[in-house]
Amino acid sequence: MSTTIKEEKETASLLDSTQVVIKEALDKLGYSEEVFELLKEPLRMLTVRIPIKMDDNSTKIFTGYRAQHNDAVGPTKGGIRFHPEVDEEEVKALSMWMSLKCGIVNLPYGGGKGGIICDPRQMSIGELERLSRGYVRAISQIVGPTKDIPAPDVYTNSQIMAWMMDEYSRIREHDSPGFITGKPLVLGGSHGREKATAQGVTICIEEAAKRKGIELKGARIIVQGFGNAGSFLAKFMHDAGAKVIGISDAYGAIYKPEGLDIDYLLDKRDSFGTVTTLFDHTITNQELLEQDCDILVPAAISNQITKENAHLIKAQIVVEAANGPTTLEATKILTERKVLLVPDVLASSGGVTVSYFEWVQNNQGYYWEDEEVQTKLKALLVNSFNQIYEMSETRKVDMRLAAYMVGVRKMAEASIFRGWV
Ligand SMILES: NC(=O)C1=CN([C@@H]2O[C@H](COP(=O)(O)OP(=O)(O)OC[C@H]3O[C@@H](n4cnc5c(N)ncnc54)[C@H](O)[C@@H]3O)[C@@H](O)[C@H]2O)C=CC1
Ligand SMILES: O=C(O)CCC(=O)C(=O)O
Repeated sequence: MSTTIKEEKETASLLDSTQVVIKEALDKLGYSEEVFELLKEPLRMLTVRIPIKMDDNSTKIFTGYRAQHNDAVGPTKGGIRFHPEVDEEEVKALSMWMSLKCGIVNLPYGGGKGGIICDPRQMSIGELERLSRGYVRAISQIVGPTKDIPAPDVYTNSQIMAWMMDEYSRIREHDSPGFITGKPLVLGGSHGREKATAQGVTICIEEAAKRKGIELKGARIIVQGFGNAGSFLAKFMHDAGAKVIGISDAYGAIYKPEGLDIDYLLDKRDSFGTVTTLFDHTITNQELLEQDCDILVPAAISNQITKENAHLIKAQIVVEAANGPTTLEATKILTERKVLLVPDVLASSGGVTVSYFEWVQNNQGYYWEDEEVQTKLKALLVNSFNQIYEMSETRKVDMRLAAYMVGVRKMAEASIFRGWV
């Protein structure tokens, strides 16, 4: 695919730009146009309307989605986000990225993703529970331990997974821990799932730092987002001797070149990953991204590094903990500037990897120690990083395209063997 198409796509939706890179990856690997036609959109997309009784006795109708990209390899898998800006296109793109992540780490899954348009920060616990249960009732026909297995994502957590698992188990009239992952430990959750995404990002940072000859001890790190992915990551980096000099949340950012007190911030943040509201002197999220640092980790939302600010990024390494934080045009600019960009479909695959471990443990009814989870996660991610880095070097393509080439192969082969194309 020509550079011109990429350039035209700067303002494109997440779905359009995902299709551009999938097409490019399939072309490079020699797959036919039919394979692209099959993989360019999810196989299934369900839109549901969920009536919920609110605390003031009114009824509010929420819109939710579940996308299932491709189930040639196995059941689909992916998180559910509760966010006011969720939309159909985003959920579709997110399900496609899940397929790529599962391909990259070689998990026996295709990709799925769900979302509900809502703002959980404005809802009571009771309203959130009713919404979580209502969503499961609405999508129950197309999900299940051997069909499509949800998990947490933005503004959802282990409590929400617990309500969803309970609702699904009631519908099916038997306990179904394998229906959903990211559950509390006492309900069949796995050791290590809560910190898994950040653990995966940490492994990618370690590998990228080696390639760039950067010593992690003393390296200056900026993390955008202080939720599940961002806050654990800041802690891991801090404990590894790196200097976390900036963090942010939805309301702003704090930056301190001498290094932030991460333990204090962790203690003060709320359950939605908000902490900057406690500070008088904040900067914007956009300003934070442009500060001088060695390693930058966007760990919040999509479309944060664009052609407008990619020239201003000072970091030598950008590791995408969030899904879709860098546009295609910005990817090109960073790559030309020799910034090592570790793409989302690799960097954030630690979460789904430990979710897979959780599902395996639920299926066998035998539970592993944390150490076993850590060892297995590290082995898989180091191997995936190496494969993608090597693909990028040998095929002379950027790390995102290399990751798509590695991630799409198994799904394409499985679809062909099944006779779908
Ligand atoms: N939780 C998981 O297991 C995984 C999460 N991810 C991705 O990581 C990213 C963060 O997810 P989580 O940490 O789980 O979510 P979370 O809900 O725990 O935290 C989200 C963080 O982003 C901040 N945020 C929200 N809107 C923002 C905005 N407009 N500008 C700046 N910051 C904003 C919030 O204040 C919060 O600090 C998302 O892109 C998600 O898809 C990827 C793989 C797995
Ligand atoms: O843990 C999972 O199954 C999915 C995590 C997820 O939604 C993601 O990687 O974006």
